[in-house]
Amino acid sequence: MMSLNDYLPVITPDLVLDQPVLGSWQVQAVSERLATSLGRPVDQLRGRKVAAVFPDAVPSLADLATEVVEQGQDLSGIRIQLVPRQADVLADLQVVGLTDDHQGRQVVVILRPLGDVPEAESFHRLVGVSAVMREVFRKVRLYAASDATVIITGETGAGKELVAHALHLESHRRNKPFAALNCTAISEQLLESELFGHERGAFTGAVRDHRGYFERADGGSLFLDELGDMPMSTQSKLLRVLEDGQVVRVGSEVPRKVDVRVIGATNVALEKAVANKEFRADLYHRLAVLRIHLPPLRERAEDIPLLAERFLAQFSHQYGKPARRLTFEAVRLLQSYLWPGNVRELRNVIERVVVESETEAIGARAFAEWIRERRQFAADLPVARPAPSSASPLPVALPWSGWVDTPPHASVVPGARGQKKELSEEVIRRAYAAADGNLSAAARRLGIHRATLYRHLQRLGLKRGELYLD
Ligand SMILES: Nc1ncnc2c1ncn2[C@@H]1O[C@H](COP(=O)(O)OP(=O)(O)OP(=O)(O)O)[C@@H](O)[C@H]1O
Repeated sequence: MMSLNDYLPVITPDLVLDQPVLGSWQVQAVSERLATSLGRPVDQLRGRKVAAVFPDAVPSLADLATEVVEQGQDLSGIRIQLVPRQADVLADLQVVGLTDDHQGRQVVVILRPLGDVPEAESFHRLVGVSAVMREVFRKVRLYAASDATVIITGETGAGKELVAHALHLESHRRNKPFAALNCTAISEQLLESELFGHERGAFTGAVRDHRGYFERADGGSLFLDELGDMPMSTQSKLLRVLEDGQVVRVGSEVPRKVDVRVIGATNVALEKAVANKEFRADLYHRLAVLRIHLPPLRERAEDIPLLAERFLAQFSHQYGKPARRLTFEAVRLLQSYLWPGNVRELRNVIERVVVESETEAIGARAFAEWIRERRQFAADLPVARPAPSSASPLPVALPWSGWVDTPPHASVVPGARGQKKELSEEVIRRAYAAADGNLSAAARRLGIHRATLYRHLQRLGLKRGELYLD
């Protein structure tokens, strides 16, 4: 049997603030957690004016609540000091709607510690807090100790080159060169001369001796991108270099010793290429000693807020603009999009909105346009699920899910009050998979209570054991 607690919201907001018509903001509800940290019983705080409870808050909580209501836009990640001499915290404020008498306004506040930056936030230049990215970081550390070749798989723009670079920086080769060569879109002859070098006169146009990437990366690491596109004959030569540790420049017969760790990347399944006889099986076995798979961005929505923050800061700085921030809804929209171009696409869209932005807060609308354009551009691209500002709130992982889960009111976005979510089977399956089969965690990801998730399962005729995606 379920206990009463099972029916309570997944997490209570720290504060619910009320503003009666023409009145000042008051504390309608406060979490135990906040009351304890203030050293005051909940009863002493409830019903009191915000300005009296937090007289020294900087910026003023009442001002922030007014701003949220007047702008009609949520605020997220506002750095605030609630009590003098206490550490700053980050506040997310959301408009809930009208007070019970339908006259005043209500806002919820969720607080999270500033130091709540998960350990694995940044690894060299890689940002990621999701379990899958932590696993990538773990493998990079593990594999960095060896000299064996590594294959990094993942869709375009997922960050394969950054991972390769991180591998290099973690290894004993870090003070030696890191060279990167894309094996696509250059002719076989050029590719071979880039890889192995050539001697003067080796072919028309070879007017001087040329050191290839293997020689240039000597002592360091060589990253070969789009390995699957390498012509078969070049593959044979690459295999020989890997086996002998020697390169022979095109047009020469003199072998030169090289000490290079090769890191390959592919966005096509090499196994398939081997089966189709487009990739040499012996090279495949030689290369794929160690493998790191980078999942697409849509499978790690928890990383999106951090990545977005990183790119916002970077481009605001680059374009000499004051710091920009995303509204809560914008972040949710970004988390709902399927990102066919992965992190690269996210980076590009953030650059564009920073350039176009005239206000400090960037809202969901700025991104909606991008997503619409992409759909027009390629009809078969994955499309965004409906934006949170539209009728149905987004059933996707919420930002900052590492610490604060969705508040019970998160589904109550302006204009959507009282509307019920009808989660699709796919969304539920995704959440279940992302939560590693833990139903409570899946419910939290979806921003609903576990009991509600059970209801959805019943509605869809799904059993727990059938939830994993094929
Ligand atoms: N986890 C991450 N943290 C920060 N930036 C990232 C991350 N992943 C990717 N990027 C950025 O996204 C862009 C694309 O990354 P990268 O070039 O490494 O992808 P890729 O998988 O090698 O792409 P391709 O297959 O098209 O060569 C780069 O600007 C990179 O800095």
